[in-house]
Amino acid sequence: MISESAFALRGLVKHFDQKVAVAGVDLDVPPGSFFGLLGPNGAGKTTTLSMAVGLLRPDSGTATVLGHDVWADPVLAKRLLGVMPDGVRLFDRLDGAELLAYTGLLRGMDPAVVDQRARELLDVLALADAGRTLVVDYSAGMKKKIGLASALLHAPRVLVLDEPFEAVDPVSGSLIRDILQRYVTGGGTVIFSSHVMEVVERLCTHVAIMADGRIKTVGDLATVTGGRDLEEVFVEVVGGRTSTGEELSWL
Ligand SMILES: Nc1ncnc2c1ncn2[C@@H]1O[C@H](COP(=O)(O)OP(=O)(O)OP(=O)(O)O)[C@@H](O)[C@H]1O
Repeated sequence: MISESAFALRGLVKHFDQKVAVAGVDLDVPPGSFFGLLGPNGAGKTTTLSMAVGLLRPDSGTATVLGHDVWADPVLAKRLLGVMPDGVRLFDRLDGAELLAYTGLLRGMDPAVVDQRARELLDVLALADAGRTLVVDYSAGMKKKIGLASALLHAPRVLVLDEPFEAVDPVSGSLIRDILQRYVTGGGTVIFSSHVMEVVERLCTHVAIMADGRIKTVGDLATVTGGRDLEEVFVEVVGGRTSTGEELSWL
């Protein structure tokens, strides 16, 4: 039997007024894959991921998580999903431990389990030292990490992370990489957007490159790169630079 996709996106379209943000995305994310979604600024990555996880209603198209439609069967689909959206909107008048406790209880988890997992996550992500500091007062990188902790708390089968490595220091970045790698080794699936080619090249089994609201190329990493640098492939696929270096002479 062919196992079903961790994520299956079919014909996703989203307009904002006249602007076509996502122009028809079909994507299959294999279970157990570490999937990188790349694309230049404004390509439609965040919009696609938001529709995929049920945060933004598509104009048309469907999204399923392990066979469950995100819009028709949201409770089950969301139980399988851990999501760290871009610019995470957290309940930020709580400290880290309170936020995780609140998140766990909202998800209907056993308080003892929440307590134990929250302590472990705060320790592993080096947030325990923040103590009673409110999340609103966290640095950008700390907010990323508490967002990741919230996404992991209920041990989801599929993790969706919007730019998880943005704003985190190298030590935290390497920590997050280790956690995600362990999660995938244990059978989880990760899909994340990123601009950091080196991280994608190091971690991902599969990549997709988006531009202008469409998937331009997709496949396992070796097939997409064909032995070249991912950055080279990326520049070629999205059309590359257009400036000549002669501009801004006044500067
Ligand atoms: N809420 C919104 N209202 C209006 N336009 C939007 C909205 N959200 C996104 N867009 C537009 O949709 C397009 C795709 O945006 P999106 O955030 O999905 O891109 P992205 O690939 O995630 O970019 P980045 O790498 O810069 O984060 C952009 O042109 C953006 O201006």
